[in-house]
Amino acid sequence: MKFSVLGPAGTFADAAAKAYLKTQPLSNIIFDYHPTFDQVYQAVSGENIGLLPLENQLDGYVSATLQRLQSADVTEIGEITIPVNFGLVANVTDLSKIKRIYVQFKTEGQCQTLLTSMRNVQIITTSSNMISLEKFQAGQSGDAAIIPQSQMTDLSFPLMMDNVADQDDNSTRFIIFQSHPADLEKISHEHLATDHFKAPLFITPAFNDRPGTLYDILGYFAKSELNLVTLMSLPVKTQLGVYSFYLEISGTREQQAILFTTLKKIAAKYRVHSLGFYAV
Ligand SMILES: O=C(O)C(=O)C[C@]1(C(=O)O)C=C[C@@H](O)C=C1
Repeated sequence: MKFSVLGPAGTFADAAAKAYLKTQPLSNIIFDYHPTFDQVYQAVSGENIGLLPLENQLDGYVSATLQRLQSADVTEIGEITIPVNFGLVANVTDLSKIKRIYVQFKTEGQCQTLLTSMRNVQIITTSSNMISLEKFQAGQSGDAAIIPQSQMTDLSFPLMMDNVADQDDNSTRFIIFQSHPADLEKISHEHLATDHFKAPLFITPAFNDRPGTLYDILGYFAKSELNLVTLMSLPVKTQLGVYSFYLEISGTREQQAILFTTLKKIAAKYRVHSLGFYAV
């Protein structure tokens, strides 16, 4: 089975995929690395699996992933959260001599204290932390990069700073998915042998400028005593000011049936785009 992740090897996505495999009995895994998350998404087909970042403790939701999930025919099969920290490498001896720094797009929001303390530095955004390292290694004098802290031990450069994230306590949650749609009717007949599940989904009201629309949607979960753990709104893009809601519902083994009864009731009134349900 192919496991598509952000590469090259050594990214947090790679570490997350390996951490996920420790929790799951999947065998014959072949890692399939891609330079962007978009290419990771495109690479997953059939029974193969892929991994995308969903949320970071310091920088919040990964908008590109949510936008992708909004219209994607995918089924999430699990999630994994790993600790995340960064190191700085530079080929000059002093921070003030850095002219250009390579930083992955989501990393930038997690290392604001360092980045805003640097004056007259050009920030070059990359798609992967290991690509930041590669670009730095192929670069010129005055270059620097922010890279996964785990890579620091094997490297030697004139300037190296450990733990440069805005706080040491930091983590990123990733989702693991397959490329077939999560059909609500079909998955409602499945039963997960787990004490706790999570169900991610999008709900899109036909008109959301009516008073009480969100209150109405949330009421279904409140009445069923299903725990809402995430609520985000995303533009539907066809019209300014129209949004769909991304929700994650969690529940216990006994609540699996009530989840589907509730979602079917909601689907009679609103557009429900299920992304599956999985054990947590
Ligand atoms: O570039 C990497 O190492 C990644 O795995 C990507 C990614 C992300 O996009 O969220 C993963 C974890 C960190 O939050 C920073 C970057």
